Amino acid sequence: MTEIIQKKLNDSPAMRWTALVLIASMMFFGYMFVDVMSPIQALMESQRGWTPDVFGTYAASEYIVNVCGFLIIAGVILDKTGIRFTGELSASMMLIGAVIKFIGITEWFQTTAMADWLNSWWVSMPASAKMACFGFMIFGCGCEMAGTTVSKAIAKWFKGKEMALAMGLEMAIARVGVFAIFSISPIIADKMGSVVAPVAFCTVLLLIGLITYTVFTFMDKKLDSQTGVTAEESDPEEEFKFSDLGKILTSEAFWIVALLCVLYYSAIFPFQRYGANMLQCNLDGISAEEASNIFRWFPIGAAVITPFLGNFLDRKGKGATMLMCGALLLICCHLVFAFVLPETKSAVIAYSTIVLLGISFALVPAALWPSVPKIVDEKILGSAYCLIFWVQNIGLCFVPKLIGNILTSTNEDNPAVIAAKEAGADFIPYDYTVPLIVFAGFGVLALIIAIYLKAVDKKRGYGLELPNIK
Ligand SMILES: NCCCC[C@H](NC(=O)[C@@H](N)CCCCN)C(=O)O
Repeated sequence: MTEIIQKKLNDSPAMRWTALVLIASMMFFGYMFVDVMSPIQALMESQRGWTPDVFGTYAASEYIVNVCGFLIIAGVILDKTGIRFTGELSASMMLIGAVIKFIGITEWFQTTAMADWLNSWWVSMPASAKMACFGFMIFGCGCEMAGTTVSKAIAKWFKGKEMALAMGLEMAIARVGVFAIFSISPIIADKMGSVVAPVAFCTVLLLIGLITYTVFTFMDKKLDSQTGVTAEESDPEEEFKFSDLGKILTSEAFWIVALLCVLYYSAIFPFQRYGANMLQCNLDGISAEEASNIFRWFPIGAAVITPFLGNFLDRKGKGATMLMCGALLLICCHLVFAFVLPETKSAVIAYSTIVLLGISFALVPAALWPSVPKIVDEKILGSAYCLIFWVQNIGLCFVPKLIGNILTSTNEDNPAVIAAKEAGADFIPYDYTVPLIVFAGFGVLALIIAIYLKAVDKKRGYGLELPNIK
């Protein structure tokens, strides 16, 4: 008798990598939108009156609804309804949020009665900023929900295969998106003579992201039909229950990973906002543009290295060790920025530390996200990812403000800063030592947790040090 073994869609490398490209495109466009305004802050100030303080509020608005609990709901939605519905919902929320933000900053909107009303209260925030914040809140909910959906989708399509490589590639593609938008946003704004054009451009890209994810949902439906997963056939035992949330929140491994995540990322994403300025303050006579050019190597370096580390993790394992090395590198880099760079003012040290920080930013994400399916059940994976993002978003929302306050208060008596402010200079030579020590402190705590995670893994046998490919 001949046995017919039906190949599933994700058994075909071409199919599963096509699925990855479709999923990753949505995140690529999402990450582009997140940073579309970052390189045109000066233009936003001159064209729409957004002061640095307004920018700070705008940046925090991305996370605020998530921190207030949206991500917990998102996890339940993801585990209850699956990756197809949640992905479509998140892509649509990103698009709707982007459209609101686009409308809010248009010339036309500033002339409306609604803008007059928005300008009549909390007057330090222009109407355009209030609308942009509202849009960015909706976008932020969609983007974070999409981030977790994508992780769950990759875990489903690449389980027992190149899972870490696929997750690494997805993150690498997203980082290239950040690099790309930092380069093209000012060009588009300059060519079109308006800050609205780059936002419009990225909004259209988000629509394309929604389309690519829709194509993926057809592939995923086909995969489910091959594996016999249909709504009618699903086993009630395997279904997500609300009590599962309690199981996650009382799991020690979950808290170790969540704390490691918030501490590590709090020393990365908030630092990214100050990095270029920190370099300009520590290297004599370089312009803001030159400093940005050095700093740009940080995400792009991480993008290049992450897939290689993902591949290493798939074949050789050593995930927990990678987390420890990444945290250790992070500490060294922030300490070099704090103590060595101001003394030497050496561009070579600046470049090499940026590259090392890029390696750290590749090591930790490449090992962290593929570890989650090893410590939690597949049916609660979506909630676990969302709860980790929730804890992480609390850090991402408040740490930039904390660092901003520390920077201001530790420079109150700095003569160079006082003189520059009195002279009305464009460039204020801040001393970044204390904020950098705080970032290094986050790294120290992350390192301690990573060491503890390795010990727990050894005791409980989660397999974090084992390869993914079976
Ligand atoms: N499938 C994505 C895995 C997470 C990647 C991770 N992103 C995050 O942690 C986001 N919650 C925060 C992104 C903030 C961007 N402004 C990453 O390493 O990018």
